[in-house]
Amino acid sequence: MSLILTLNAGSSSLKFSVYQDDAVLCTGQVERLFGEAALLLDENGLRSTKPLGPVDHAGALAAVIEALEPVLTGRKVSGVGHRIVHGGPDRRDPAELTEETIEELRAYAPFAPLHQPHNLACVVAARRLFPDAVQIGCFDTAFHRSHPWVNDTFALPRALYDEGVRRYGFHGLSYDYVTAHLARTEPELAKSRVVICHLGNGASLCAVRDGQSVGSTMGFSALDGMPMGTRCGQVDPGVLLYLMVQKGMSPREIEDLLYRESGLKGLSGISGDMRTLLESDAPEAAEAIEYYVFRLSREIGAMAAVLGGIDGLVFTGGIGQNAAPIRARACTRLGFLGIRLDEGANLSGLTDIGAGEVRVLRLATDEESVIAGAVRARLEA
Ligand SMILES: Nc1ncnc2c1ncn2[C@@H]1O[C@H](COP(=O)(O)OP(=O)(O)O)[C@@H](O)[C@H]1O
Ligand SMILES: CC(=O)OP(=O)(O)O
Ligand SMILES: [Mg+2]
Repeated sequence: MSLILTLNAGSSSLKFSVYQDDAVLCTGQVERLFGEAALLLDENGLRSTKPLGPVDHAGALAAVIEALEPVLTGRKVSGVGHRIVHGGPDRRDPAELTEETIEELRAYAPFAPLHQPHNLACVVAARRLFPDAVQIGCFDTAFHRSHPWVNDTFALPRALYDEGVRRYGFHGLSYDYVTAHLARTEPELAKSRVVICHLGNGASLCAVRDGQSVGSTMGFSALDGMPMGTRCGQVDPGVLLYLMVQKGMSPREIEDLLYRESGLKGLSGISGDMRTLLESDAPEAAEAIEYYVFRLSREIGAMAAVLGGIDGLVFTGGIGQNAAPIRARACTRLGFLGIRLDEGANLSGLTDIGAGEVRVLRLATDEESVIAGAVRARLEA
């Protein structure tokens, strides 16, 4: 009996699944990395939670491998699929992760420091643990390679574009899943103008027409666009000059500030975790949430403009799927676009939560199924 394992290292989580053919044998994640991390495991419908303390990605990977031991022992793992956040300017398809490819992908680590090193650490560990399995990388950036040039470039001298300073866009595996899901379940909507909001610890929005990405809020790095758990989102580049020149901050200090100390964490001074902020009575938590929903409605408007209108709005990712008040507050400003929520449906956690002209959907993303599909295709080729 041969199996496929998927590993998806996000900025606050390590998600995994084990498949036998098309069936999920077990799935789960280590969530709240660096904080009160816990291993959540779902095996044959039986759910368990194991507190781990403040582990990092390496600690999470060790815990996942240990938890999977009883599932994998005595069975052959034929393929391991990995989420790789940055694939560079040309990758449109999944790729086999050879020694050479891994080295090439390391060059993108500076543009996704919260992800790429951890994605590649998973690859190195999996190659060691499952030396006979094929290792396949699936790239967050691949879905966006259909961007038109205007969404791909910045207004900088052209030579920088030519050397790769572009808006790559991320969360592509999630957008891939959502668009394929819509094509199956809502074929008319799938052909029209849809804005997908992937709101996890990282967050981005994607403008999709007929299943293709035509715009996204994330950019050259996984910093641009929406404010995130600990990342700033869009800022005036003049702020970076100020930090460097006036305040004498080093590149490393600025990287730390923008990636690890900003966003919801920086604004609230409490946490980058949306659940914690929604539970907090502190005015700073409320202000951080106010900024988040303000920027969310602004970015939905921007993506609707990219599409020349909007027929569907999809919320997904840990926050998009689970935080009803965030969805509700972002939508209150968007009545002018025909977006209105059915408050009861939104609160009850239904899928179809719109009450206006624009369809509004709440979906659980499934990046793992996209990764497993790519591994299966490679094994059957
Ligand atoms: N029930 C919930 N209500 C509000 N926010 C939630 C809920 N469940 C998860 N979240 C938030 O989702 C975010 C994590 O999203 P996720 O997509 O799992 O992260 P990652 O970007 O690491 O993949 C965290 O901010 C977390 O607080
Ligand atoms: C690209 C990105 O920010 O991913 P995640 O939301 O999983 O951290
Ligand atoms: Mg994620």
